[in-house]
Amino acid sequence: MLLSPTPHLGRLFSLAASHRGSSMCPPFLALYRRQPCVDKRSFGVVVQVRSVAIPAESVADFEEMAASTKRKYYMLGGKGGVGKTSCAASLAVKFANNGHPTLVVSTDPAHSLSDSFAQDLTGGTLVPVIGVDSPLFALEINPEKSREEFRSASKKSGVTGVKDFMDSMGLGLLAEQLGELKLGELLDTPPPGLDEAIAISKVMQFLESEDYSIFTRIIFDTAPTGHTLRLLSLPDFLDASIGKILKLKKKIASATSAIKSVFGQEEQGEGASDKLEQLRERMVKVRELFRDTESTEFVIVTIPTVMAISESSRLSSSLKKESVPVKRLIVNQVLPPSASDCKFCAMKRKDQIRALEMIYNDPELMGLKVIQAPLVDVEIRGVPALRFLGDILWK
Ligand SMILES: Nc1ncnc2c1ncn2[C@@H]1O[C@H](COP(=O)(O)OP(=O)(O)OP(=O)(O)O)[C@@H](O)[C@H]1O
Repeated sequence: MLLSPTPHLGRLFSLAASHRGSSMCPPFLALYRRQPCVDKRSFGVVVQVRSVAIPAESVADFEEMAASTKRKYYMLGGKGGVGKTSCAASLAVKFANNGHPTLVVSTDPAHSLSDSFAQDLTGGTLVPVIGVDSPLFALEINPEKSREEFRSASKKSGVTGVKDFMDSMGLGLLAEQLGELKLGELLDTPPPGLDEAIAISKVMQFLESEDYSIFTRIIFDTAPTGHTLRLLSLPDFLDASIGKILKLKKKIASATSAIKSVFGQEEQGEGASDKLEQLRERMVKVRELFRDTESTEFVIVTIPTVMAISESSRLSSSLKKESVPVKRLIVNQVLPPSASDCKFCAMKRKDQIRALEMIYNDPELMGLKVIQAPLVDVEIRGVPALRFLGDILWK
């Protein structure tokens, strides 16, 4: 069942109607009709770019993105405030309206899924989104709350408290594995990267748990660049760290067994090491998932400013180094075409053209499929507005 247009969307439509025919900074709806989805081929219609465009490798259109029933993961990331959540939510709505049970997950500590859908999706559990054709659920991973709970749980009852808490977050197996190692003291202080570890444990759940098996599309609304890069490199880091711990454990084990043999005590089994090996294998699985071109795609979202595009270039380069598949670059909030700009808009447009030119001259970005989304005159909120944005972005 689809929601009827909200009063908010009604305002968008009436604004569009009232501005039609005006030559000054026309509102977005009219412009969408005149200049719908803008990709590299039609890019020159909006802004004149001097450089020669290098053709992007063939990138799946939405029909292909929706074609397979095999599960697919999409991660949307970029600089803070560029529109990651709006783009991620619009993709989730589009998949759900095309028959895919979809899950949209926010790993950004400053969640805005609830704001974007204009529904309360808080609580850190799966919450259904109302107003779409197929099941669409949202999950806001709440690292701040988790960290607090982590601290108080560990203070209250040591390892057991931590274990209970981790169980409740679906991190039971991890807790068990760590518990075996008697790392309770370490767990008292939330380690750096806990937010990312929580997000990764969720990815493991998606891979392994029956509860999530219905979802054929999983969209990640990721945190700003630095956080996301840590998230993507964490499985590698953990893999390496676990390797080191295992080596250290073996050394300690041989030292302890020497002491124990002196005092005539029995030698302990290798249970903990086995579990660590298991954890390592699971990390490898997550790492492989992030790099699997068949099932995963990272979409960079940016805006036409020099700062945002420079950051996107660095992000693209880091993703390539991590071998994470990236094919598309969404340039959001591009000034729509106008017959006659006001002074402010003319300046802004010039600035945006300069920034947009950078994309086609940037070795890290020039091979990506560029999708432009216009700057609209009101906030994009609620399912109908997201559906509207989705129809522009995902074609
Ligand atoms: N094309 C657009 N035109 C107008 N407003 C937009 C557009 N895209 C996004 N916005 C607005 O910009 C604001 C920020 O968008 P959004 O929350 O999607 O960005 P974000 O990158 O996820 O931000 P954060 O990094 O803070 O999570 C929101 O108010 C959203 O409605």
